[in-house]
Amino acid sequence: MRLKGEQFGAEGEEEEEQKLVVGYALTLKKKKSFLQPEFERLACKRGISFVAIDVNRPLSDQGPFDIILHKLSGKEWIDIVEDYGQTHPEVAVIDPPDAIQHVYNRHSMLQNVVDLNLSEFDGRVCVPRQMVIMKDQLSIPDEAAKAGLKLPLVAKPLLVDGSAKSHELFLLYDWSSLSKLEPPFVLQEFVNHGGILFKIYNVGDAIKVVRRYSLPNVTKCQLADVPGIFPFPRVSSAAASADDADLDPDIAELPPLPLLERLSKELRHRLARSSIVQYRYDQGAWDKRHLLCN
Ligand SMILES: Nc1ncnc2c1ncn2[C@@H]1O[C@H](COP(=O)(O)OP(=O)(O)OP(=O)(O)O)[C@@H](O)[C@H]1O
Ligand SMILES: O=P(O)(O)O[C@H]1[C@H](O)[C@H](O)[C@H](OP(=O)(O)O)[C@@H](OP(=O)(O)O)[C@@H]1O
Repeated sequence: MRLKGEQFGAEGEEEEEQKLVVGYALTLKKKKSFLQPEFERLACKRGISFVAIDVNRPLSDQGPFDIILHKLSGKEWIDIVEDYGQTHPEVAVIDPPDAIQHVYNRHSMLQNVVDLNLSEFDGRVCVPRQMVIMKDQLSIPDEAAKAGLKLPLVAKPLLVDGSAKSHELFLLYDWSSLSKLEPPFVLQEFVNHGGILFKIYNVGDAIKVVRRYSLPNVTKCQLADVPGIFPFPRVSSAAASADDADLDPDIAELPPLPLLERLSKELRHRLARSSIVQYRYDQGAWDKRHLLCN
């Protein structure tokens, strides 16, 4: 598709003819973190323009678009995007609503990894043991013990809707702290992993791996001495980059690329969308190459 009219971008830079128009529907916070001016300039040089979608007007009256890029929730918006996708099959919707339902829930989002069989690879890819707490049950410690969960535990909001609240995670050192949490949430075994996490971004065949600082290991005596519950939101965000850190090679060794390529391909196939998966080496595991996705 070609857009008529002026080419725009940095002064005097060669601009490719407009090739793609991306209509975006993002929260203000997401627009600020995603559509950085430098990124928009680079896209423009590549012939890609970003146009804000007015969610208060019919989507079909706007555009024309080649791509719809959105990260809004709510049934009304999802219905609008689904209808638009059906009436405009030539427009790519990122991501298709039915492909992102899995990742709105911290239990279902890992199910695709649990079902994977990558045993032919050197090492294994697993997920931490976890259980979903839907209401304030006094029997949680017994239920958790049956599920093989031991303290310390990580408590995470069950639903992931992009809100700050959905990133409010807690580290639990004792069972009595459970009463301070508001169901529904996921209780996940805390896995020592040397305080370094690998974040793998995958779009199509492209894979990018970054290292991030993470929670430090919890020792047995800490577990005995430290009571209570500790919040730790966004501990491994972009600001916690460990890419240039001088790290113990054992901890910083990147997961084998063939494994990441196969995992990303499998997840892309199952989720029908791009993926961000976080791994870390499980230092308590039988084998250093035991990767955990969380
Ligand atoms: N089971 C676990 N064992 C040890 N550390 C964990 C576990 N689960 C999460 N963490 C730590 O908590 C951090 C955040 O976990 P998670 O990615 O589940 O939450 P999040 O809010 O979605 O994070 P983000 O938005 O950065 O992806 C991880 O980067 C890791 O440092
Ligand atoms: O480590 P990054 O910056 O990639 O972490 C992302 C995170 O993976 C999610 O994409 C967050 O989006 P939401 O789930 O919608 O909150 C990003 O949050 P944002 O507020 O920065 O858009 C994290 O940056």
